[in-house]
Amino acid sequence: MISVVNVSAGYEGKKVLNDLSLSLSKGKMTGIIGPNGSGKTTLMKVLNGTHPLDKGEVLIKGKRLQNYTAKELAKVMAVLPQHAGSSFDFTVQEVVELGRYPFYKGLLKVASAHDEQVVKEAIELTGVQDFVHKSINQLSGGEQQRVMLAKALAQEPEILLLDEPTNHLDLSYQIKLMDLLKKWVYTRKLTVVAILHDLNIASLYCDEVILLDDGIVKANGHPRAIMNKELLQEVYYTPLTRRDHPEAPSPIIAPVPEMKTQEKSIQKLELTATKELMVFSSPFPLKTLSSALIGGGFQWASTFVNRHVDKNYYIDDAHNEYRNYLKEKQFNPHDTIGMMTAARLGDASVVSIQKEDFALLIAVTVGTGNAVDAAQSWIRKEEATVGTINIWIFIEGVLTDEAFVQAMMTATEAKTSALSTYNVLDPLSKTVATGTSTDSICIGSTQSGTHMRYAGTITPVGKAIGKGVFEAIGQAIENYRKRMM
Ligand SMILES: Nc1ncnc2c1ncn2[C@@H]1O[C@H](COP(=O)(O)OP(=O)(O)OP(=O)(O)O)[C@@H](O)[C@H]1O
Repeated sequence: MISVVNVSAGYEGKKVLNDLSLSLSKGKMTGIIGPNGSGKTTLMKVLNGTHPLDKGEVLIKGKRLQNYTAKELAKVMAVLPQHAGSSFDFTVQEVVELGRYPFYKGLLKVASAHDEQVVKEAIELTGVQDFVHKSINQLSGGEQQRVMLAKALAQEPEILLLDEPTNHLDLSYQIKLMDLLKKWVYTRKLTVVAILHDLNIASLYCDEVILLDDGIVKANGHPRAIMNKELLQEVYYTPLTRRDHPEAPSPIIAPVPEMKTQEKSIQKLELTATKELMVFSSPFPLKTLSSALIGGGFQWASTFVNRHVDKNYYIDDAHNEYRNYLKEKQFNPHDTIGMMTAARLGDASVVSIQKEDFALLIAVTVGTGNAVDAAQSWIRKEEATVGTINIWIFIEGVLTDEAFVQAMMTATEAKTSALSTYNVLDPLSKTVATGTSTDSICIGSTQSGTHMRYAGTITPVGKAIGKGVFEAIGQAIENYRKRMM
């Protein structure tokens, strides 16, 4: 659709684009990203023919850009500039109608019924119908942006060039705009080229991303390839981290702020316990990976709640019930990891391990009435009940994501070994239990101090977790058995 062939362009005495070649496909959304001054706007101007080339050529649908008349080009290409607004006092309706002007026929240039319909649609799609009679200069930056988009859409272009289209828009309109463009890309085979500063918008919406750096194409391709931490850090000179979006198969790039290297000791964790609640409170958030009902997955949290419930506790929406419970107890559910258990909290066991370069605090509550051998659980029909082993492991150290997962595995293996040693049986299969059907584990790390790349059973932290979990579970089982005697 668009070919840029060996283009060099710049300003008096300054070369900006340097022998740049690109090919932009029809029916795709392409994002142009890059740091300030990398040449994005200059490239955009080159693509819409408003900036002269020093060398090379731009082809639109196979025809050289300079061979298009202004009217011909307006029928193919619409441009949404960075700065909306107008030096004339046009109404919104008039501005949108201007987008249709190249299509007006006859000497008097009158709008056809189709032209009017297209203008109406563009106004509705961009949600500017409430101020059609207002002057464009009386609107906010975001409203002006939407009017200019309506004008561009009214052109019914095959190619839409956008310079930072989400710049003035609030979150809701950013998403509406990008969703609308994406829909047009798919349904009308519109070709969209957009300069985007927001890497995450580019990642979520673009089929292809072009990364410009100092007037050259540093990289181009699918966002999953371009949203690469090392590549972006090299261009933006900023520490970044990459995660996958939790709902979409797109990477999310987050800047990593300069953090105070404050000593964070797990000795600062405070334990308060009643019959109903066992709570660890931390003066700073810990990075956690857990299977807990509240705050499961990766999350930062500073409150860790193990809640005792009756063994007959059964609620359809336990997650919601628990969130409300936390709020009632003045805990912030967004800052809390919450588990529940029917086991007596009084039987809990806490093990503290201090090594030369790291420390652990492990707390467990054990209820084995609902013990299950994982290899035999298929013979069961009934719903899960709440006899549960809850394991809390707090680590003073810096864990990688894989170390978090390995710490979970190590803790699970140590739990299984403890159940075997203490001969806890699955009451149905009569084989040795490997856990219960509702067990939870939370690994919480201070993310300060010693770096721990791995936490498998043979690493220093893995050895400490294995030993600590085994001992803590054993102790909790003994506490329970002693009480029952
Ligand atoms: N009219 C101009 N005259 C002289 N130099 C210019 C002009 N416009 C831009 N430049 C220079 O050209 C270089 C590229 O500018 P351009 O606007 O294309 O970058 P950009 O990637 O769009 O930047 P930003 O992210 O800040 O919008 C910059 O160094 C800029 O100072």
